[in-house]
Amino acid sequence: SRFVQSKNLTSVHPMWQEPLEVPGGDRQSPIDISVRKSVFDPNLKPLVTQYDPRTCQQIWNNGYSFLVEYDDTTDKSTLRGGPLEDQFRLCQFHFHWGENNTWGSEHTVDRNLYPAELHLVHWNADKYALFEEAVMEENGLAVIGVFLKVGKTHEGLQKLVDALPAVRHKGSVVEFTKFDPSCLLPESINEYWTYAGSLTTPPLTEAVTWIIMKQPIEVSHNQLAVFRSLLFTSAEEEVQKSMVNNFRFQQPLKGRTVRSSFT
Ligand SMILES: CCCSc1c(F)c(F)c(S(=O)(=O)NC)c(F)c1F
Ligand SMILES: [Zn+2]
Repeated sequence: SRFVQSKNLTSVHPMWQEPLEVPGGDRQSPIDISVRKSVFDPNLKPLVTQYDPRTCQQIWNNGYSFLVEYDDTTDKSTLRGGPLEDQFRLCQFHFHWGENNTWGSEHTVDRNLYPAELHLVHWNADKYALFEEAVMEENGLAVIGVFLKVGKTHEGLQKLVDALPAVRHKGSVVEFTKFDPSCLLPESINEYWTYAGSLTTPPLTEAVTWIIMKQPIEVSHNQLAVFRSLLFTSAEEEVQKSMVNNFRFQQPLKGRTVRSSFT
């Protein structure tokens, strides 16, 4: 797929020639979260994450982002509570980021952009046997989104940053173990927005219950610079393209309500 690297946000193109409208696309992601239009829901429960660092397996550059992949064949790393009726298993986490610190996140809050956004992808293991099944179902996935802002070095992230040069090219994989992703969550995980949405990369299926953390985490400028040293292209391709602006354009809300767990 063709990438178009451009110099300003208005013409920044997503990294694939995405369909303008997804068939039946009335719950597409990402969106802008309007704080004043979100509705406080007192029935939202506390989020419960139980992540076992021993389930962390590898990092893979899939040509869109780098995925830190977990063993999801048992219920060792799970998410439940919040807006969720079922128990979900962590299968991977990845990030979306920009070519500079001005933009890069997929969701925005009152149109405010962050330089990057973390996605922890979980699938509904109470209802489905495999991720591949769940990704096609409307209650199949739960993704925790965490905004990144530039500030002090994130000590927990540094172990991941140090491994990234080993997966510089599309298609590369490196072993990566004993990483506890809860170090990437903000202190207050019970202040979040939640809405019904979709994947933001193909197959763009409307399978995601989004849980977006209100509090960002801080990472250093240098840590983000290492994200930008990755490549969209494989080692064989003659023209190397830096992996930046791997976010999707914002999508119409189409009457959806964004709920908040806090007032
Ligand atoms: C068949 C997908 C492979 S796993 C995956 C992914 F790689 C990804 F990038 C996103 S995203 O849409 O970009 N962010 C939530 C997902 F939702 C995913 F489930
Ligand atoms: Zn994502």
